Amino acid sequence: MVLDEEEPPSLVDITHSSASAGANPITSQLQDISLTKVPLTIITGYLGAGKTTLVNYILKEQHGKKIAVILNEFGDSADVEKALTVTQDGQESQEWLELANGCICCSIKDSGVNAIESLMSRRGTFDYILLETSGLADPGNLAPLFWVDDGLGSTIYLDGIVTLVDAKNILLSLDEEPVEGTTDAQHQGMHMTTAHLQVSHADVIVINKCDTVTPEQLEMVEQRIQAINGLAKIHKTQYGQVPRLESFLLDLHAYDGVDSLDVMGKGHSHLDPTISTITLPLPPLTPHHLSSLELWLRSVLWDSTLPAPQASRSESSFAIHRLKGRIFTTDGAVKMVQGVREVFEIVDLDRGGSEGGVEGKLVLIGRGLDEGAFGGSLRACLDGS
Ligand SMILES: Nc1nc2c(ncn2[C@@H]2O[C@H](COP(=O)(O)OP(=O)(O)OP(=O)(O)O)[C@@H](O)[C@H]2O)c(=O)[nH]1
Repeated sequence: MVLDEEEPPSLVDITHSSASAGANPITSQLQDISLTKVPLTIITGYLGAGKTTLVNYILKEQHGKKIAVILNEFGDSADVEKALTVTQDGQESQEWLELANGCICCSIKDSGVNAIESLMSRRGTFDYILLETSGLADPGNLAPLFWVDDGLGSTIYLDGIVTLVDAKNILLSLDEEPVEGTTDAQHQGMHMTTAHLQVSHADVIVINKCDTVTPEQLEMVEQRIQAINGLAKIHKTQYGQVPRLESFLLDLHAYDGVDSLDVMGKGHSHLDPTISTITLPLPPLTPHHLSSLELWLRSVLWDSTLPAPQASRSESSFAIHRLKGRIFTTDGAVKMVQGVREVFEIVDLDRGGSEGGVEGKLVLIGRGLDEGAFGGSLRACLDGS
């Protein structure tokens, strides 16, 4: 194993090799790098799903990237809050390891945002960050830290969330009783588990440990996963060996592009009563429609309230985890909608606009979603504007 917590890797003096560049072209290259945001991929997954195995596999592959890895307990919802305020007093340990393929692996065992700020002080020595969360992490709490433009988001951009699931145990994890005192308990009644949260927020789902199940069991796992998150790309692996890492796991641009909004597994929606994926078609929108759509999203995402005609629907009977959309305007522009929990943005898209046959739509992944009710509410909102 490359990253072994018991046996720390030997130290490499990265500072020296950067400094020795002096005032030459490499210096200006470093300055250029300092202006570029560094992509970050969150790797999450339930206890023992194979996160460390996948990270080690990525580090050993030839992909031409210098990757910094943050391994930590980061991501338990309470910890994120604490991490934003608590200063680290000597808890941080940094170990720099140079790998055969040119990766520079910095493992920071730390439970805070400070770890990432500290890492960023070494900018120029790596060009990609992998953040391996704890098995109990809720990625919906983490994503906005790197996605929004202020704070960490000014130096890092969130490239995507990869969720590992253990083919043998994922169905049990999805069906287990929520545990009191954890994130699960907040969602009691809807039978929400940490596994649901990790699957619903994923851009890519790696069904790992395929050697431990029969083809029939694997099929059931895949259908259940697709019923929850119909947008995520699914890869089935043993020991995390995902092929073509550069396009399947890294450089996904899942938060600054909406290339594919095809929802898979629509016929399986009965398989998971808690979380589902729904698609709402959007006609070309006028400027008035756009304002109405924004109001509709605020009501749905911020207040958990579906605007008329379903206004009688009780508050908080649903929750959106992930939202993606493509909007065409009547004047020919193309926009993208991205959302995680209550955070959302609508931005101009400079690609993907002119392909024939592509329609405007919103895709929502979340708890308690009813496609008919949401579609009716959205149509009524747009018709009224
Ligand atoms: N049979 C089998 N075992 C696997 C596979 N992938 C990983 N393992 C083993 O599963 C165990 C757990 O893997 P890890 O990579 O440590 O899992 P993790 O998600 O990082 O675990 P935590 O950090 O404890 O949550 C290890 O013993 C791995 O060797 C696989 O595809 N098949």
